Amino acid sequence: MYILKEHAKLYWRDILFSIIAVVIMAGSSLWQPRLLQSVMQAIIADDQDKVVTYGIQLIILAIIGLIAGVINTIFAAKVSQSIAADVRQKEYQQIQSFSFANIEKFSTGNLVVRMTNDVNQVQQLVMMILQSLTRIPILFVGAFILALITLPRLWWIVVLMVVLIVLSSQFIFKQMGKLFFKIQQLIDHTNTLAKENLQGVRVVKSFNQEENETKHFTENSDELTQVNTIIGYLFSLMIPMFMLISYLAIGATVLFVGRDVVKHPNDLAAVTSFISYLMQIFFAIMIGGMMSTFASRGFVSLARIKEVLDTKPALTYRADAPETDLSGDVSFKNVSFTYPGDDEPALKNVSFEVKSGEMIGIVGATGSGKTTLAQLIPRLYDPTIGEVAVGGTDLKNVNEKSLRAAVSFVLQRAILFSGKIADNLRQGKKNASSEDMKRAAEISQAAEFINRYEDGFDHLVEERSSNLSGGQKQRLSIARGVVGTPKILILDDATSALDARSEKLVQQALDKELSGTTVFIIAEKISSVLHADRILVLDEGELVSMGNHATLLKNSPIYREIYQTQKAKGDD
Ligand SMILES: Nc1ncnc2c1ncn2[C@@H]1O[C@H](COP(=O)(O)OP(=O)(O)OP(=O)(O)O)[C@@H](O)[C@H]1O
Repeated sequence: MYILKEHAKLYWRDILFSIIAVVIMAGSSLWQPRLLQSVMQAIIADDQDKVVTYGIQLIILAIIGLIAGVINTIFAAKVSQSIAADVRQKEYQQIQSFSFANIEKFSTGNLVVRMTNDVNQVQQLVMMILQSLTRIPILFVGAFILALITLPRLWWIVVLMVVLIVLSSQFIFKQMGKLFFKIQQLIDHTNTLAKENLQGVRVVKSFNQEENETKHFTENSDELTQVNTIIGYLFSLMIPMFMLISYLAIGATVLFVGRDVVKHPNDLAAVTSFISYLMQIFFAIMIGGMMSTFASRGFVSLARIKEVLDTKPALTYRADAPETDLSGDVSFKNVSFTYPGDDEPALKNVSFEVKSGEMIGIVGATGSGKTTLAQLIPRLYDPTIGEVAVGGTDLKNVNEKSLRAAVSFVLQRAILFSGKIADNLRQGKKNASSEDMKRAAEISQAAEFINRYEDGFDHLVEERSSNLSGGQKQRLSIARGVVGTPKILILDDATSALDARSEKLVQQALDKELSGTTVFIIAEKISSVLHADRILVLDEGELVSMGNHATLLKNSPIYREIYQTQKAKGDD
């Protein structure tokens, strides 16, 4: 709730207008039956002048109520949209500050739902609070008091009706509240399923998994339908039940007024007004109950958003760390790392030092910890034990901007953004000139296909880079990595989709053009790192050997084994 309070402060004027309008609207609804009673009395007394006067007052009151209603809706919509936009932005900003560990904890699909569906729920909640939740208590209390004033001797009908409706609605709304919570969970799951399926559509199709995926999705969707249907049943049960209670109350009123009409002739004019108040009480309880059920859905969303906003980034940078020009030296001192939630460490007591400008290969079997080691250099995670330093500074004391400027990480999976090729490259260097981009494209061997486009670097990368081949994506991804001439470049299996010739050309160009840059090349194939100054050999998270190709062939049985196996398979 504090999120709402915090944002509501900014819009207090609009909120005030909306509340004043709501009070006027409720007041007008409450006064109408009183006027109606006066009209009835005038009709019974055959006083035409009064009938006209009260009739006109009735119309004016209705118009005032209508105008107040419109004003309330305008301000409530303005406040709810503004608060939703603020919350969305704040959430987005917070997610940007998240580390990998934070994002993995929530999952991307879940974060998307929290930023879209949950924010919409909060928007509706604010709208509801400013419209119904303020009006309903005024209507209920007002109609209750006025009903008692109108026909005091029938107080017991009012009380009995309220008790019956409150008891039955409490039961139904409690059931609904639980179901709404379940719906939220199911929507989350449905979104994650749809997202995974659409993102992996090629895998789904190539492995003929459409049927399985559809079955899985349908099961979830069916459950969602089932829960929605139960809510529908509850609604369909609730409305007639409430109607029955209110009609019984009306019936009892007519019966008791009719029976004593001779004793209390004035009650004849009051009966319409009394019934109107009964109906207002009835609607206030019913709409109030329904709204609070919907509101509970909004509060669930609010809690989910709060969870995101309250999550401390797993990794923070020191605000007082000065911005410096970091060199390409890298050192690992007794580094061990365990992924959050894992029992086994992915890296065990790894130590090594690399000097600026060295080219370092990292090899090892699948799952041996190569990517994990590389991820510690740009500080995507902090080591669990030990210290990683770049340019001689422990990463825990480094300035974030300086680190980002020094290290460039080209990921195993090339991810590009929709927009121009140039926009993608400028993510590597904000103000990259066309010369910078040309040079980067030459190094990454992307120039050969970019030059074929009439619009060159202005050529559009479509959504999910669907108009580029795997190799083209990797080349652009490498170009983005080298465009800013980083001090440290990490290529995580980044040339796997390139043919042997292109891979060799990329490495030669890196050697020549980025001779001052420390380059880490993670590779499955030893042939990709043969020419590296040194090669780190990882085995089950341990750094088992380090040296150049010739030394390792001589001294490292694991390296020799990998090399010979690959040679036998003809990987070279
Ligand atoms: N995000 C993660 N959460 C939990 N465990 C992880 C995560 N990423 C990797 N691991 C585990 O850490 C270990 C090392 O993984 P890593 O990706 O570093 O290996 P790798 O040598 O790069 O493998 P590959 O050559 O297949 O890319 C593996 O056991 C893997 O299952």
